[in-house]
Amino acid sequence: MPEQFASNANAAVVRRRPILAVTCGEPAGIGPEVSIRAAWERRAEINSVLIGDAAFLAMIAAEIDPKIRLVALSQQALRNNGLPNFGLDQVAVIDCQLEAHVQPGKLDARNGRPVLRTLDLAIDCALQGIFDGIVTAPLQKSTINDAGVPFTGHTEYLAERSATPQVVMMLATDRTTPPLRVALATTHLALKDVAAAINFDSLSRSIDILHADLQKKFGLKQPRILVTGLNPHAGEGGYLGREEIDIITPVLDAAKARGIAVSGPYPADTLFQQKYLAEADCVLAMYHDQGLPVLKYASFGHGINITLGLPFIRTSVDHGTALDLAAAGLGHADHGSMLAALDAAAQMVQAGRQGKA
Ligand SMILES: NC(=O)C1=CN([C@@H]2O[C@H](COP(=O)(O)OP(=O)(O)OC[C@H]3O[C@@H](n4cnc5c(N)ncnc54)[C@H](O)[C@@H]3O)[C@@H](O)[C@H]2O)C=CC1
Ligand SMILES: NCC(=O)COP(=O)(O)O
Repeated sequence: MPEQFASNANAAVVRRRPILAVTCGEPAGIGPEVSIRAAWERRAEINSVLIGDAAFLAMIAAEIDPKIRLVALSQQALRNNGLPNFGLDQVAVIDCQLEAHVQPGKLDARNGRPVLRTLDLAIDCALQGIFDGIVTAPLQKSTINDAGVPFTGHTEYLAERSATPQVVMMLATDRTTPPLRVALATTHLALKDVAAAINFDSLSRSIDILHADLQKKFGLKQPRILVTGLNPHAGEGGYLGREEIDIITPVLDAAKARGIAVSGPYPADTLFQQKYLAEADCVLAMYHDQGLPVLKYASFGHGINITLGLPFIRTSVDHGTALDLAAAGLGHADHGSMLAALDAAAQMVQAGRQGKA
């Protein structure tokens, strides 16, 4: 094929690729490495824009593979003109400089605020439509707090920064048959505060958000949602807690009346069996450590985390900063979850485009 036709064909491919911001997370953890590896591996399908300290990322990229081409893009240029037509063989980087030198595996609170700035930039640009979605590498929640910013997680921060009153955290894997999806009625909350956070309105909104996003983002016409109880044995008829009787059952009855295919409350310890999951699209668990161990046991390193209810697409990995692996040097972390997070965000972008077409 003559050169000019080949490059025109490439330009068309580049324009169609989803543009995803990839925030590289805690610099002392495995976030930068898994972000670079995954963005590079998917460079033919996705316009990834890495957001992090450009010099630091360039150093890691060179160590991973000297063939990796990271191309700097200024924040101003991005905000003014969007993403230029980068070729098929490079990955864009936007520089958000760190404040302290990075020692892999060692946290430094001086880098807490710079990490948050990567998120701020990604959120602002996603809200402006410059990015089709955001994919986040793990950050160290405690470091942000040590930097003097109260912070419980990306999920809550994204909601607050985008003025979204309520969102739902959902982790998912397609490594099981059928795919396993576990959503949470509460997010990062101390266990002692969970029961008080579950009320008629908040649980009803969680179900509505889950139902709507399973339709919109996953193409499920009538998603089937199984809901756990809060207490052991779903409250044992009220003898082990009354939340199932006083709150969860009335919420489910009202949701059914709105046409949502929801059932429960089921005892969480026995719900995760194939005979129940085979008939469901998602489980809604009441709190973080009730639902996520099952998902992570089934797929750790390949699952994804999705924030439902936001005005933009956001996916993330199913793991944390793995400081132990970062301290051991490059090449120890599995970047499968980051690949899955990129792929899932790209699929949601395409689903959204088809929905609008
Ligand atoms: N989306 C996010 O930003 C998330 C952040 N975190 C944060 O990460 C920090 C550390 O959390 P931990 O509970 O220690 O969980 P962790 O996931 O960082 O580590 C748990 C274990 O899994 C291993 N591991 C983690 N990711 C791996 C990978 N990609 N490949 C191979 N092995 C891997 C680690 O070496 C460690 O043994 C905390 O500050 C937590 O808040 C945790 C989960 C999600
Ligand atoms: N265990 C999942 C988790 O902690 C996700 O946190 P984040 O994406 O809200 O930062």
